[in-house]
Amino acid sequence: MQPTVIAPSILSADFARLGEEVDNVLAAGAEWVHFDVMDNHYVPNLTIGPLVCEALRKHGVTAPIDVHLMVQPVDRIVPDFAKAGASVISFHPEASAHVHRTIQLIKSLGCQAGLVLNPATPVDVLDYVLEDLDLVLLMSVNPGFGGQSFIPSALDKLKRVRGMIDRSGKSIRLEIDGGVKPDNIGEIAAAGADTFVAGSAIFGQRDYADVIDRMKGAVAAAR
Ligand SMILES: O=C(CO)[C@@H](O)[C@H](O)COP(=O)(O)O
Ligand SMILES: [Fe+2]
Repeated sequence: MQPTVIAPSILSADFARLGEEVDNVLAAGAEWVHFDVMDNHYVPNLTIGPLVCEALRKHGVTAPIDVHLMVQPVDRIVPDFAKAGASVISFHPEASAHVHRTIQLIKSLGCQAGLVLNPATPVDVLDYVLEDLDLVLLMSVNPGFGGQSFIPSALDKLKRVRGMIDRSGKSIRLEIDGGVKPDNIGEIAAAGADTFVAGSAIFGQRDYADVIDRMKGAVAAAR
């Protein structure tokens, strides 16, 4: 299993002070920045694009930026995010006409590639592409909004995908996104996740270091 990564979702940050918010969560111990891109087409919400990613890099953010694309079509926007400084680019298979091609496109631009499975998306979609991926992202809420409740069936899915990754023998991260909090992150880690997105649980607290410490403590205890 890969070392633990906490990736605060900036969807729940104060956008009027975005650079400062990102600096603060990184100083508080977060390893990555989770960057939710919504297009009001694939999901019923509209957020941020490559310009904001580029602005964070210009602001001085050097941590990995984990771009979660909830857009359809996918391929057209991938080069813009690679140019803007994305580190990992993940997309939903339902939003790409050619999943294998999109993975190769992301990698050809020097980024790591991730595939995102919605709560009702079967794991079989990984069968022929798992070994090409750097990351599998399991959604534990339906995509489109922060602050939703964790869907419990994600735990069984994590265990299944953990088994698939371990059998592949490859260094592939297993990320979970949606409703992750200090009080459920332990069982999520025990089910096999190594990379944890949390938006409202972190940005909803005043003391980012305290909540990130409690999350890391619960993950370490569960591992
Ligand atoms: O991709 C998404 C939602 O579509 C997420 O990254 C959320 O932003 C996570 O927010 P919380 O559930 O942790 O509040
Ligand atoms: Fe996300």
